[in-house]
Amino acid sequence: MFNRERTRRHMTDGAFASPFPVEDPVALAALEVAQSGLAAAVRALADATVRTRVAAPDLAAVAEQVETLTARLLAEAQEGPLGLETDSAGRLRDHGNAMVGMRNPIAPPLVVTGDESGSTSCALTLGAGYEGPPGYVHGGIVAAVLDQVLGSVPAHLGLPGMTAYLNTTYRRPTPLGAPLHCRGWVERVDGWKVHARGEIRDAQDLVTAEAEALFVVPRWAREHLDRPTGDAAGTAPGGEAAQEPSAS
Ligand SMILES: CCCCCCCCCCCCCCCC(=O)SCCNC(=O)CCNC(=O)[C@H](O)C(C)(C)COP(=O)(O)OP(=O)(O)OC[C@H]1O[C@@H](n2cnc3c(N)ncnc32)[C@H](O)[C@@H]1OP(=O)(O)O
Repeated sequence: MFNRERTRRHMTDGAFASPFPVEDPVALAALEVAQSGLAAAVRALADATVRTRVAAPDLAAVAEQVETLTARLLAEAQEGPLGLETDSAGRLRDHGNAMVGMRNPIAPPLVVTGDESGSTSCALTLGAGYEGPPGYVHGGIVAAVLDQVLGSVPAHLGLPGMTAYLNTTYRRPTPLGAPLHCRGWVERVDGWKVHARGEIRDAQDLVTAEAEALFVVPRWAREHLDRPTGDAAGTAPGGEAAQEPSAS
């Protein structure tokens, strides 16, 4: 089902080639533009909802309008979560993902890029809707960002795994409304297990949070993937020694 050679063509986003053909890629691409446009608009609505200072009658009027729009969308909707879908470029996508899902207004959305060495990276700014301590990002959101960016490390190695653990250390508060940069890198590959590390830095290049994590390809998914070629001695599948990227 998943083929690492085919996947390499799209390695910057870590997505796997889909085994399912797309009937009409042009129509699907147009639908995707509309879907991501709606998610962006609702994301902006959520941000405005947190920050608005308009009077109560206006709030009530807007709530009524939003309820009408919700009913319009639910006129044709699927029951459960989206799971994996094939996109117009023929790649498997998790459009409902809470961190990267292009159809999900809850997602920031993160745009994570990476390469076959297992290094991943993402620039982001989190707004008022992600607040924890006053003026700073909620610790659970910080962990979710690290989970996603570090979780993309095994995906870029062709070994998409689930988080077995994510140990997060909060060095200093992560500011809201300011540019942040999150990076992940492979520390060690041990068969179907990928050990990864990563960090978030603020605009002053100070580390606000760091994490080490283990991602495991679930047993039920292994038959669909190439056998891992890494070993337990700190070697990535590509054969290169795993290293922390230099700070920049
Ligand atoms: C697919 C296409 C995608 C396309 C799109 C691409 C983009 C892709 C980006 C993805 C980015 C996602 C980033 C968010 C990722 C989540 O949020 S995942 C959600 C949170 N995590 C979970 O829900 C996981 C829940 N846990 C489980 O499902 C299972 O425990 C696991 C982790 C899959 C392992 O279960 P299992 O497959 O039955 O394997 P099991 O035999 O228990 O363990 C295998 C090995 O791992 C070790 N292990 C397991 N757990 C632990 C642990 N906690 N500590 C230490 N060792 C452990 C075992 O000791 C064993 O070691 P060995 O004996 O082989 O040496």
